[in-house]
Amino acid sequence: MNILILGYGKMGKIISEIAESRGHSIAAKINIDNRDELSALDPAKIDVAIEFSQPEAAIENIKWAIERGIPVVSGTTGWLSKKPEINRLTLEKNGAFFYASNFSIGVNVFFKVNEMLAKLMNETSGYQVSLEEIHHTEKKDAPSGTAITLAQGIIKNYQQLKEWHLTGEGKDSEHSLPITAKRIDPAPGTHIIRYSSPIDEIEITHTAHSRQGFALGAVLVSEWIPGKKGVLSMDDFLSF
Ligand SMILES: NC(=O)C1=CN([C@@H]2O[C@H](COP(=O)(O)OP(=O)(O)OC[C@H]3O[C@@H](n4cnc5c(N)ncnc54)[C@H](OP(=O)(O)O)[C@@H]3O)[C@@H](O)[C@H]2O)C=CC1
Ligand SMILES: O=C(O)C1=N[C@H](C(=O)O)C[C@H](O)C1
Repeated sequence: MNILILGYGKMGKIISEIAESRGHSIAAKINIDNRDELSALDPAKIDVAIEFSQPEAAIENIKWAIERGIPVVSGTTGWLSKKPEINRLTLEKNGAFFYASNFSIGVNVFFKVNEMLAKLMNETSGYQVSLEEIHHTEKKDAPSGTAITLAQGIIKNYQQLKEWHLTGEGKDSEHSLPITAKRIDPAPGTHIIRYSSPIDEIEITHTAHSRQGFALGAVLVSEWIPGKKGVLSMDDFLSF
C-alpha cells in the first residue's frame, strides 16, 4: 500500500517505521512546515492517509483527504466536538473515515473490561468511582481521548453517573465522574479506574510500555480499510 502520513511527530514516525517494515511505501510525511508537498501528490495513487497530528490541525487534514477520495485513519485526540462535521462530509463524499481514541488492541480489551466492571458495580452500593490518566508532558489535551472513552463506558453502565469532569474544575457532584489527568515524563499512557469504599478498593489499570501498540493498531486498521465505506470505528474492525 501507498500510505500518506499526516502528522509526522512521535506517532507518525513509529507508524512510518512499522508500515515500511510490513512492506508498505510512504507517499509523504506531512508536518505543519511542509504542507505545500500535498499539492504535488496524486490522490489516486494513495491508498490511505494516517492522521496523528494535533487537535487544531486534525479537521483540516482529514477534510483534505476525504475531499480527494482518500480513506482516513485518524487517532488525533482533543477535536471530537467537530467530528459530526467530518462524519457528514464522509457520507456526502461516499468516503471512509476511521477514528479511534486508542488503537492499541490491549486498550480495546480494557474498554470492554471497563464496561463489564461498571455493569457489575452498578448492582452494588457504597463505592466511589474515579478515573486517572497519566501521560507525558508534551500531551496537548486533557483528559486523554482514551479517558473520555472509558468515562463514556462507565456512564453508559453505571446509573448514578450522568457526566464526567476534570478534577480541579469545580464540578464535584455525586452524578459526575471525576477524571484526574497527570503529566509525568515519559509516560506513553496509563489509565486507571478505581472503585473505592471504606471497606475495600477495586482497581483496573492499563499501562502502555511504549507507543508501539498504538502505532501497530493504526497500521493494521490501514491494511483493513481499503474498499470500506462510511464512518468506522474499532467496533467494525475488532471481532470482540
Ligand atoms: N488514538 C491513539 O491510539 C493515539 C492517539 N494519539 C494522539 O495523536 C496525536 C499526535 O500524537 P503525537 O505524535 O504524540 O504528537 P506530536 O506532537 O509528537 O506530533 C504531532 C505532529 O503533528 C504535526 N502537525 C501540526 N500541525 C500540523 C498540520 N497542520 N498538518 C500536519 N501535521 C501537523 C506536528 O508538527 P510540528 O511539530 O511541526 O508542529 C507534529 O509533528 C495527539 O492528538 C495524541 O493525543 C497519540 C497516541 C496514540
Ligand atoms: O497523546 C498521547 O500520547 C496519547 N493519546 C491518546 C489519548 O489521548 O488517549 C492515546 C494514548 O493514551 C496516548
